[in-house]
Amino acid sequence: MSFEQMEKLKTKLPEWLETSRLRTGQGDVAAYIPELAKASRDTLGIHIADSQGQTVSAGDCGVPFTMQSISKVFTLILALMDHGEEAVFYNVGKEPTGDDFNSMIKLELVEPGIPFNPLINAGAITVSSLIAGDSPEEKSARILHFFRKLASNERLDYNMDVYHSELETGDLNRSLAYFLKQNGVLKDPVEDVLSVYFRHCSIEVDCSDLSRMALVLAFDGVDPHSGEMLIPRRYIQIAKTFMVTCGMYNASGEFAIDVGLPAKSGVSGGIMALVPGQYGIGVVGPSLNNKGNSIAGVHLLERLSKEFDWSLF
Ligand SMILES: NC(=O)CC[C@H](N)C(=O)O
Repeated sequence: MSFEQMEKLKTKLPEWLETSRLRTGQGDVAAYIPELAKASRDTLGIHIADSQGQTVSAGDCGVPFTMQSISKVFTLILALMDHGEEAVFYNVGKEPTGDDFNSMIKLELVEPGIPFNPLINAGAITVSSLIAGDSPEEKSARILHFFRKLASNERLDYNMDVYHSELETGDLNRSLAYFLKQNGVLKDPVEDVLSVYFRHCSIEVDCSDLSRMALVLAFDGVDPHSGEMLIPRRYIQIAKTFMVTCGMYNASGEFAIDVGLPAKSGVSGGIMALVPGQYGIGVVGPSLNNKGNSIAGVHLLERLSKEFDWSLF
């Protein structure tokens, strides 16, 4: 972080965050997973990390939340590391859908019935089934181990209340999975695949964990703090491209225009974003807009991007 940028962030970030927090009343907390409805609508926090270990944070950055769809970026990377590009993209496509993240309409309409991309639910469920391991337990353990390494936090764990809440109410995801099984995309039993998927969605983090994971993406797969290469550069390239084209659901185009950074959001209100070669950013703001993204979180990232001219485009 340059000295001037750091100084400006330290003095201005709390004020910018409070301005964005005024937006929370215009959105709503996700309630289709009952446990997520317990989150406070006015929560807003951010944590920014750089390669030298400097950090800036503001607001409710210590509030824990589950990764939900943000986890899909890293399970995709793990599946690519397990099997390579060709095998993964035999089962899942590379295109945005223009539909909701849990929609199944294109699975029926478009041949050959594989999910459009790995960041919609159908795609991420397929990716979960591709994680190497002899049992759902082994697959989940490998995912958790990988996430802990990326976050440099051995204490990362599942929020079992959220996991059970989704397991009990996730019938739309269950329908998607049965459809995929019928199409021959899923090979394993549906409940086994879903247990892996729901588990990685329920991994609990805070903004600082998310910023550390994003930092590895920002530095092309190398953890800049340890110097360790954790992910091959090609897979980072693939993940970042999906983040730009599909990371913010059907608002990805708008986000690319207004913010211009690779990012991924989740229904718990988390957003992971990165400034390539510079910063990893973690945001939490459970009040969602009508596209399913954190309403205040997007507002804050837009402000930051404009203040520091961070857009890639
Ligand atoms: N958009 C999301 O964050 C969705 C993830 C959530 N676990 C689901 O499957 O519905």
